[in-house]
Amino acid sequence: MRSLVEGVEIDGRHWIGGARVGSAESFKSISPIDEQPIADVSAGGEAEVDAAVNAAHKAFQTWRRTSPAERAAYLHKIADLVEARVEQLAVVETRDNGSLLRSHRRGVMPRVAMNFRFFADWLLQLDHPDFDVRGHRNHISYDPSGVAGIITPWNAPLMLGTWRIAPALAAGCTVVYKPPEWAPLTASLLADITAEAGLPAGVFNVVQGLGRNAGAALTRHPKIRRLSFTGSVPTARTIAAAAAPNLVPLSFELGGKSPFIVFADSDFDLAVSTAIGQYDNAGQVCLAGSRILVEESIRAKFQEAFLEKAKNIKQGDPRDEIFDIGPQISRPHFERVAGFVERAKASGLKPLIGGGPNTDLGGLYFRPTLFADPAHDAEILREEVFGPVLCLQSFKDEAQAIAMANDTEYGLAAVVMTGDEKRAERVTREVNAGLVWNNCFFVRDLRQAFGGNGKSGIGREGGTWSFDFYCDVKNAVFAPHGWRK
Ligand SMILES: NC(=O)C1=CN([C@@H]2O[C@H](COP(=O)(O)OP(=O)(O)OC[C@H]3O[C@@H](n4cnc5c(N)ncnc54)[C@H](O)[C@@H]3O)[C@@H](O)[C@H]2O)C=CC1
Ligand SMILES: O=C(O)/C=C/C=C(\O)C(=O)O
Repeated sequence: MRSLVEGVEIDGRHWIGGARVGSAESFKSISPIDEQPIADVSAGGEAEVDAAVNAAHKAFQTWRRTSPAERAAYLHKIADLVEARVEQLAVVETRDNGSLLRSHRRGVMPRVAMNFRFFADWLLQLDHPDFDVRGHRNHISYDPSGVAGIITPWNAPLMLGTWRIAPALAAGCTVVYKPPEWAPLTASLLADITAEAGLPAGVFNVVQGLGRNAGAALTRHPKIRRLSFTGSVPTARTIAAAAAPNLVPLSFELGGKSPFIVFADSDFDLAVSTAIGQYDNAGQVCLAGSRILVEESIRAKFQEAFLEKAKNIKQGDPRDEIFDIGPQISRPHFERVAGFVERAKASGLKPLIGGGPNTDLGGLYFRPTLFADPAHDAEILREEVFGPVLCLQSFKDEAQAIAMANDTEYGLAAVVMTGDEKRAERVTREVNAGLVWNNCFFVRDLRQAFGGNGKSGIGREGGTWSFDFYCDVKNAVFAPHGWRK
């Protein structure tokens, strides 16, 4: 089952116990660029997941005893190989998920390498100094917990996958990874890379397939000790229920409907251009500030400037570096986005810009869309669209801005644009979000705590938070030599 994608050979079979393994069933990966099938991929289920978890479980017995320095060396080797193959990974990812090639080349694939490097280095300085407890030595260790099941989505497939895989491996867990079925190909290349890096068989496994088959089997497997999921809220609920009988700790990074708050005292041009950035990746970004809240006194001016800039967003083939945004990931997702927009229009809302497919381009290209002043309970204002669709509202003062920002069941991110540092601090304190960016967006570092509140997730990742999740933290007390009660 080999396919050539943009000149790169892809083996679409699973990667289990250090070998390629096929399945009776397969599926096609369809490129969002032209809706053409580009590769055949094995569709695993219960049996393949069981084989992968057993391989991972066996490998765990050795991997858990591998020294942190050795584990770190493997991760650095993987990072080296990712860096050497940035171009290959970038072209395959763009063909497979339709995100911009220029972003994959310059930002996303280097970040994939960074995911491995960062957690390798963090592992080596992970330390809780011993302390004295009434003459006894207290020692805290980060013990690897076992096999981690990792399931991630398609909007940044390799970056989001490795953001979970790298810390799990660093922590001494072995991994069974279920990539997204709408963009499964770079996971296969990652398996090749781990093999080339000499990672022992069974430490990293990939089971390709549909969420309801391979994904579901992974979440209920009794030998899984950690489940890490990035994706939508409905799937998270299903996974939590499947994991419950085994009492498996969960880490969830889910959706958002984040506020983008613009105060009249902000740097106006910066506010407008940062707001336009919320259409990046054709709106398929969990962190997107999709509710733009603007102070009444500058609303008209902001709206005019925003629309002017939005008109100039260049949409087209993501392989061409001149374009700013590409297509939606798949036909079902495109229809889902269109459904939100059609229902909003049917309710009486008129889009200020966009409002439908890009008919010049056809296919899966959906125009950047802005709705103004939806009703408080409007679906378009409350539900995550995960497409290039933003809502614009205004507020009269800081208290109302905060109330509107927090009027959501999500709590992933918030953007605050203001020229007043004290206000930035006040609003940051009050806003219900795991990540707050003041006068900026997506300023990212892997030492940060990353995750959401409410329906946006469970837990935090980054730095030691990742190790807290993947490890069984052990506290040990050592009595002094010859101690008698
Ligand atoms: N907070 C964060 O860091 C991020 C969150 N997301 C969220 O992801 C969502 C978009 O991704 P989608 O792929 O549409 O989400 P999804 O929930 O449909 O799928 C995500 C993954 O779950 C798998 N899956 C589906 N059903 C399953 C089941 N019953 N059991 C186990 N696995 C199953 C899929 O195969 C896929 O690999 C959005 O809600 C977005 O906000 C996306 C990126 C980052
Ligand atoms: O930086 C991260 O770890 C995650 C970022 C998530 C996105 O960029 C996304 O969902 O698009």
